Amino acid sequence: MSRVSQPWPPVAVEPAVPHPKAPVAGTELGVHFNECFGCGDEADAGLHLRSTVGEGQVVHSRFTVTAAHQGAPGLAHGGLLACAFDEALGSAVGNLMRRPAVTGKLETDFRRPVPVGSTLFIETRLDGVAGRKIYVSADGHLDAADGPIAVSARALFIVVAFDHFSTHGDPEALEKLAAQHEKNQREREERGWEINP
Ligand SMILES: CCCCCCCCCCCCCCCC(=O)SCCNC(=O)CCNC(=O)[C@H](O)C(C)(C)COP(=O)(O)OP(=O)(O)OC[C@H]1O[C@@H](n2cnc3c(N)ncnc32)[C@H](O)[C@@H]1OP(=O)(O)O
Repeated sequence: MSRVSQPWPPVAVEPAVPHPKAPVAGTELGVHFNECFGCGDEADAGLHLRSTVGEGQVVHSRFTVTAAHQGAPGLAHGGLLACAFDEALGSAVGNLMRRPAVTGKLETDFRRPVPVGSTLFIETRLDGVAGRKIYVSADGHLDAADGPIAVSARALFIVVAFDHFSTHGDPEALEKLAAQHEKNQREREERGWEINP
């Protein structure tokens, strides 16, 4: 029996066209928020996921499972693996489309156990756009980019206005985030990158 029972994307979509100023293939994507559980340097027990833009509409992410991520002894917790995919998929949407978006729906298929100490190589694709809805999917390969698929995921991200974050989020943390983005921007300028969003 197939694990994916519904067609994907589930609605008619237009091709997802990356923003003209989207980072080019080979670009290492920075941390989008230091306290982010998915990628932040200040989230000690976090996933510390790192991503690089690939060829086409693809982002390659990787994270190493530590003892802090266990469910059963020696094995990654499924919810944490779902978190890694939320981060990887969201990073692909945010960086390639350069539109603020939040996860509306996230589905995961767990195909193989993921042991502590292993690294998951996640390849995310943009699958299409329907109005504010952006469909993305990903496969997580165990211990190598071409390793066996341990987890697959599909998600719907919904484009929101920036005030989604100021209305519902933490204003102090948003200020820190703005400061970090300014710092990133300065560093990119110093490296001669084009930084206009
Ligand atoms: C800018 C530059 C960036 C630079 C680079 C940044 C990098 C950045 C990296 C970030 C990496 C972090 C990645 C983690 C991302 C999170 O984890 S985000 C946190 C988790 N998600 C949330 O908290 C979202 C909570 N939910 C909500 O706020 C609201 O429900 C939503 C999602 C905004 C939607 O509400 P709404 O705006 O009122 O819209 P609504 O009409 O309900 O839905 C819009 C459409 O989506 C459909 N829809 C909504 N939800 C669903 C669903 N669950 N299933 C199916 N359809 C749905 C609706 O049916 C509707 O369809 P249409 O009628 O248009 O056909």
